[in-house]
Amino acid sequence: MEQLFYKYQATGNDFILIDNRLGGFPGNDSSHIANLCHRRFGIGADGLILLENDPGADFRMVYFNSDGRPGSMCGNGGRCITAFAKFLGIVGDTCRFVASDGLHEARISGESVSLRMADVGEIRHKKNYSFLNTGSPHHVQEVSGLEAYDVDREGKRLRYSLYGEPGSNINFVELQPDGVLHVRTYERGVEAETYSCGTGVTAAAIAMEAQGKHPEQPTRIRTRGGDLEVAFRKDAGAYTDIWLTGPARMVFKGTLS
Ligand SMILES: N[C@@H](CCC[C@H](N)C(=O)O)C(=O)O
Repeated sequence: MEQLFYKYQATGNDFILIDNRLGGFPGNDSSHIANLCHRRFGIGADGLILLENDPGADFRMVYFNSDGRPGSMCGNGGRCITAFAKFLGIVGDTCRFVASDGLHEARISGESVSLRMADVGEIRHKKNYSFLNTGSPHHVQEVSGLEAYDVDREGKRLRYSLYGEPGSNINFVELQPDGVLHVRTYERGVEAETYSCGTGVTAAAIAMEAQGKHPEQPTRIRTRGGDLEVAFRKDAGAYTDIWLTGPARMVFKGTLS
């Protein structure tokens, strides 16, 4: 049977989406997934996402990084699958779905999708970086001259030297004079810089607020692939009601051979 696929992007973080409600997609075949995500031999994407049934929500999101292995939460992918679920007619302008880090709510307004992220409790602040989990693990480090910074080289070095095999995503941030937070991310599982990372910009906004460096709400973010916003509440040191907002759209569709 022919398998349809859809290509989506959210601020340049791009994904292959597959409606797997009837099952049949080989999610345990990591080399097949890696081949589909390959930018020369496949469709090309930062990750692959399966939309599946879930008894307690509108649907379930199953996320794989471009290396073919199961990933943790993907914020931009969560916004893409929300738009995909609407395209498939499963939901209207609001939905609830289950991902690897639990239940998420999302809202659609035109091409803009807002996704409620998991609450954040513990943040580890070190001398020149912070580490926190926004559904995926994130290292957040301020640098100057971010535009010209070698994100691939430094990201790869820190990912392995500080975090070993489980690894972490590595975000470099620089506050701009106009109050916008510029963020560039080296993504674990892609093992390269991506154009944008949703859980990463969420981590960056929270880590900067926690250090009193950027209390502006909502936080306006610039990534290589476009602009995002992160809004949250702070209750007794914990971050709740965290919303990530930005564009997400279908780019093309096709059939797997
Ligand atoms: N691009 C994603 C992050 C995906 C998860 C990550 N690569 C991992 O498994 O660590 C996002 O938008 O959050």
